[in-house]
Amino acid sequence: MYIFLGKFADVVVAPPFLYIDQNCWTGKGGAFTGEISVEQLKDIGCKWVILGHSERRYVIGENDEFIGKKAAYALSQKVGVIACIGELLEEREAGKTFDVCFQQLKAFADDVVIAYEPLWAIGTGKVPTPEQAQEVHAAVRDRLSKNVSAEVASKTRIIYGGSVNRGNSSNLAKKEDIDGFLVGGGGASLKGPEFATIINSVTSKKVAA
Ligand SMILES: O=C(CO)COP(=O)(O)O
Repeated sequence: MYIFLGKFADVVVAPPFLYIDQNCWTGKGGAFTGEISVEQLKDIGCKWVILGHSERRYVIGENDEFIGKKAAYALSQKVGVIACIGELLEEREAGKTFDVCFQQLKAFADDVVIAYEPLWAIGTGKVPTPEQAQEVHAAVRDRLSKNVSAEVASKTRIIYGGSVNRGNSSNLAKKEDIDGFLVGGGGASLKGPEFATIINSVTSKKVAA
């Protein structure tokens, strides 16, 4: 199960495939055995889809073009898109974090929620410092401002994902450009009190703002 928390404490539950998929096909339904169309997601009341997750990119082999088609179609059908971007450890170490994230960002339109998920932090217990995460979030927002508009940049929710837990969510949430979290099903999203603490770290930020 994955759960995303938005700036205004929208809570989106994205359970595994059998219960509601977090993925969708690139266009209107058709003969694509094993895939789930946006129409089918809507049919069961699904309002969001997670696209571009690193597991889809690196395990299944989806590329930016394919992910971009999915995102465009989902948005055209009024299904919200949580668009994942993030670098590999070796890309970070080579100083390519921004390049990778900006490249992945190109696949998405301007009305998505962006989830920055460095691959080295997903399910590993390793978390960027709040400053490291903020640096990428701020760069992504700046990129949106330059390439789309200042208005879009300020209204886009940029959430962080990768080993978020009750111990680190509050310091991450305090950073200006971290608007919420994508919390994995390996741990924190399945533990009620821990999950509530993570939600509260986002809502307290809003109250304090
Ligand atoms: O994106 C995520 C899972 O796919 C984040 O997972 P974790 O919170 O378990 O690191």
